[in-house]
Amino acid sequence: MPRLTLDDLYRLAVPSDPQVRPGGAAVAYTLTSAVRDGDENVSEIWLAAPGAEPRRLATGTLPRWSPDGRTLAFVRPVDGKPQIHLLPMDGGEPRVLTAAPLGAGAAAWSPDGQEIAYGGPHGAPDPHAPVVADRLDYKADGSGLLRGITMQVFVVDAASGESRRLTEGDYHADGPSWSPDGRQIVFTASMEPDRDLVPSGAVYVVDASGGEPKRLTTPDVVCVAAWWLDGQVVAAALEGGPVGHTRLFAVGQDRQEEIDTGLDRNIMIGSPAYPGAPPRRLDGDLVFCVRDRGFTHLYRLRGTTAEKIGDPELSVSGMHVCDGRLAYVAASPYSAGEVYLDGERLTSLAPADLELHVPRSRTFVAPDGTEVEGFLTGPGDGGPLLLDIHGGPHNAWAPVFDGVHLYHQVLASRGWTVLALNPRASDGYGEAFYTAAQGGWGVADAQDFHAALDELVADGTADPERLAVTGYSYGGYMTCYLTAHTDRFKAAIPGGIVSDLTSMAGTSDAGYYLKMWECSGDMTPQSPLTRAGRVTTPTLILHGENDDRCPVGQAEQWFAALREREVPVRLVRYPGGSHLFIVQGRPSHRYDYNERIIAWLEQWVSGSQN
Ligand SMILES: CSCC[C@H](NC=O)C(=O)N[C@@H](Cc1ccccc1)C(=O)O
Repeated sequence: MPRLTLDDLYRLAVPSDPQVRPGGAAVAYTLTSAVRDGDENVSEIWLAAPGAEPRRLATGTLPRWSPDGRTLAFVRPVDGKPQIHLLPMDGGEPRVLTAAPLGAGAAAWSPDGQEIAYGGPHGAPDPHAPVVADRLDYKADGSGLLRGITMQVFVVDAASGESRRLTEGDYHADGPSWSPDGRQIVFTASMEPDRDLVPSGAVYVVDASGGEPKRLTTPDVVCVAAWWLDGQVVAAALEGGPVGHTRLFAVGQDRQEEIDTGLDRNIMIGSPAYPGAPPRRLDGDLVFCVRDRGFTHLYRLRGTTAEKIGDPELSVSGMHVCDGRLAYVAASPYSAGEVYLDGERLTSLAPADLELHVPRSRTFVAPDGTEVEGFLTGPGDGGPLLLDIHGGPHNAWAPVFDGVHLYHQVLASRGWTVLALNPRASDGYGEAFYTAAQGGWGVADAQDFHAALDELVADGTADPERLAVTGYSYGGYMTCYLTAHTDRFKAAIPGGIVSDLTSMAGTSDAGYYLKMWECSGDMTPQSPLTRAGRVTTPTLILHGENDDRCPVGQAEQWFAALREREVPVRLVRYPGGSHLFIVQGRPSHRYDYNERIIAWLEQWVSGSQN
C-alpha cells in the first residue's frame, strides 16, 4: 500500500463538533477539508446515522439543533461576516437569520425553540483611527487589534430575525446558555477594570428579557465557561492561579462547589488546537473530556466515581449528548477523526488506501527521576531522528494520526524516526507535572529531552550524529533554547517561536500572563536570546506574520542573532498567518510548512537525502 505524501493534505477531511439530533439517532457534524482551488479550508455540515451513508447538508460550521430536532442552525459567512442560518430538516433551503454587523457565533436555542442566543463582536471600529490602549488586552491573536470591539450576548427571534443585545459594557461576554424554563441566561465575562492584570472570569445570570446581569461566582475561581445542565449551572474554572487544571464547579448564588471527579486530570472543554467539548448530562450523570497520558478520553461521573468510557485507544476531540445518546469524534493511529454514536462508528473518513506509520509509546527517566512519555514513529533502526516539541507548554502529543504534522509520516517513510515527547509541563500526567516548569522554562524541562535522546542513542534507536529538532510555539521556544545550550542537533526548525522573553512579555497578547505566571522570576536563564552566541545549529525559522501570540519580532530577533554570527539560518514568514496558521491557515502555507521542514532536514542531516 502507498505511503502518505504531502499532497494527501488535500484529500483529508476532518470531522469536529458532533451534535446529536433530538429524538433521533443521527449526528450533525462539521467536516473540514483543504481545497487547492482558492487556497482555502472549506467546512461543511454533514449528517450521519446508523445504517445510512452520511449526507452533506450545507456549507458552514457550528451546527446546533432546535429542541424539536426539526431545524438545524449553523453559521456561514455572508459578505465576509459569519451569520446564523436556519436549515429546515423537512425540506427547503437554509435561510439567513442574523444580520449582525460584525458577525455571530454559535446558536444556543431557547428551550421552547422560539429564540436563539449567541455571542458576537460588537462595536463600530474605524480602521483609520488611532488605536488607543489603556489596558494590555487591546489585541488578540487571530483578531488583531480589537479597536474597542467587545464580545456581547445577543438574542434573536427565530421567526422574525429581530435581534436584541442582552449585555452591554466594556467587557467581553460569551457562551450564553438558557435556564430550563427559558427565563434566564448564564454567560461568562470578566468585568473587572484591571482584568488585564488580575486573572478573572465569572459566571453571570441575566433575565432573557434583559436587565442587569448578576454575578454568581466568587473571585477565588477564574471561570472560562458555564452551562445550564438539567437545572444546574456547571462552570469550568481554574482555582488558585491561571496555570493549572481546569475543574468543574456546581454554581449557586455567590458560591460554587467543585464537582469532585477524583481524577488528577485536566478537564478539556475544547478550544482551537485543543481537543475537548462542553460537559453534558447522560441520564443524570455528568460526561466530560479529560487529558489522559496524551489521549483525550471521555469520563462519566456516576455519583462520586468517574469511569472512563469509550475505547481507550481512541483520542476524543469533540462530544455531545442528547436524549440519552452519546456522540463523539475521535482519532486513531489510522484516522484523523471519525464520528461515533453510542460507540458505533458512523463515518469512514480514514485514508484507507494509505499505509500509515503507527506511533509507539515509550517512557524515559530524566536525571531528577521524573518519568516522561513519548511516542516514536518510524523505523527506530539507528537512523536519523527528529525530536518534535509541542506547544503550550501545556498541550500534549497523542499517539494518533493528525492532519497537521504530515511530515511525521513522510519522514518515517524516508527512514527517519520521529520522537514526539511529552516533557514535564505537558497535559495529561497530573497537575504537579503540568505546573513543573513554571518559572523554569527550559531550565526545568530541557533535561527531559536530553534523557530521552540519550536513551534512544544508547539502545541503537537513533544515530547520535543525525539528530534534529523542531517544534511550534512553546516547541519553537524550546528548539531555540536547546540549540543555545547544545550542539548535538545537526538541524533545527523552530516555528511560531519565542526567542526573547523580555520583548515577548511586552508584545504578546499573552505577554503579561507569560511574565507573571509561566516564566515568573528571573527570565534571563529562561530566555534563549541570552545564549544566542552559543548556537551553531543550522536553523530554519517558520513564522506567521500576523502572529499576536508569539509576534514575528521573536523570529526576527533570532534570525538576526544567528545571521550576524554567520550560523546558517533562514527565516520564512507566512503573510497573514496567525499563531494557529499551521492548524487553520491557508492550505498552501500548511503544505509549505511541512515541505520546508523535510527539505531542511534533508539538506543538513547527512545521509538522509532521498
Ligand atoms: C493565556 S494563553 C497563553 C498560553 C497559551 N497556552 C496554550 O496554548 C499559548 O498560546 N501558548 C503558546 C506559548 C505561549 C505561552 C505563554 C504566552 C505566550 C505564548 C503556545 O502555543 O505554545
